[in-house]
Amino acid sequence: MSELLVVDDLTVTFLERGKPKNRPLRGISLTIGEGEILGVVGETGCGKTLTGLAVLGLLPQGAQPNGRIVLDGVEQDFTKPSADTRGRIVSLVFQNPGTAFNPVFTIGAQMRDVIRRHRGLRRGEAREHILHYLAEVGLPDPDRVYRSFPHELSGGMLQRAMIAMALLCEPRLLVLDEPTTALDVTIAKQILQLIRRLRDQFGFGVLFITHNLGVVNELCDRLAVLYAGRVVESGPTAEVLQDPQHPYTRGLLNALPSRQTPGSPLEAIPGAVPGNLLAVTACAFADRCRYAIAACREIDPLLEELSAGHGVACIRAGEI
Ligand SMILES: Nc1ncnc2c1ncn2[C@@H]1O[C@H](COP(=O)(O)OP(=O)(O)OP(=O)(O)O)[C@@H](O)[C@H]1O
Repeated sequence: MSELLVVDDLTVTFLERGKPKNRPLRGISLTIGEGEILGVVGETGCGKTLTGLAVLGLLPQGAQPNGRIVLDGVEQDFTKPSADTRGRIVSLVFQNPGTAFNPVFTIGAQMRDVIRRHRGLRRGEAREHILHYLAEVGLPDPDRVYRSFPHELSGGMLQRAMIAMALLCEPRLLVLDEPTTALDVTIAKQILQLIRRLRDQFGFGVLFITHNLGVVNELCDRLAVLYAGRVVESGPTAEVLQDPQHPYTRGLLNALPSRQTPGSPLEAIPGAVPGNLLAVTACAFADRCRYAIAACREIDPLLEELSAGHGVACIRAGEI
């Protein structure tokens, strides 16, 4: 499988008056192959969204990236993020479809804007193209959706329209940031099935951002577990979930309600993520880790392959 996306040792530092204030990404490395769905999972603030934004060249002001991002063989220039790359190679779907669309324009007008900007199609051609994709995402009456304002559609329909908008320029990679979090369970399941069907049909790769391991299990070919701005474990989904090697991955899995004994208190990972990651020089998980030894407070472990395609950033991996 050839690599569609390579993120290599990506750091993001926020500056204040020219001085580093925080470093929420501390050397993220991951890859996505053609047609592959990679789940990026971790608790709030671990850097999932920033990773997605960096891939899209959409980091917020004050963010200073370092490292390499290679999209479809092309090294991205952090100093000149290309709007053409977004949309043509990579496209984004947000968490909350209700706020992602502009409430004062019809769905059709907003989608036309995207397609005309990137493809230069005329109005009639653009309309045909849009109706085609609205049908592809399973919307029963594409013509009505095209003429609707966002408030006239349900959350599930809006998320389908959002996915159709992301597909308009036929991207090679989709970045989906918690696309089912705002939806009820049944609709969320339908959206996951839709993503898988479209991936099978069009062959794009997917960077799927979520905090939900159940969703990862259902959808993703591989997963990358983030903790404090670094990938601490990555590999094939079934392998990592059945035989997690990083203590943090084990903690996340043990905290799942489905793994708890009914009536007993929920198991949680003790402690909290370090607030400012600039000062981290050892394992960022050591203070919360039941397996930590003295060396864990001195060494900042990098992701190393434990078996083919299964990487772990823990000096005790393989022995615990
Ligand atoms: N504009 C910003 N300015 C300063 N720091 C920021 C900014 N955006 C993000 N951060 C920092 O980066 C960290 C990671 O943010 P990110 O949004 O990637 O987390 P996340 O894993 O996606 O969390 P969530 O699941 O809550 O969306 C945050 O905890 C915050 O400290």
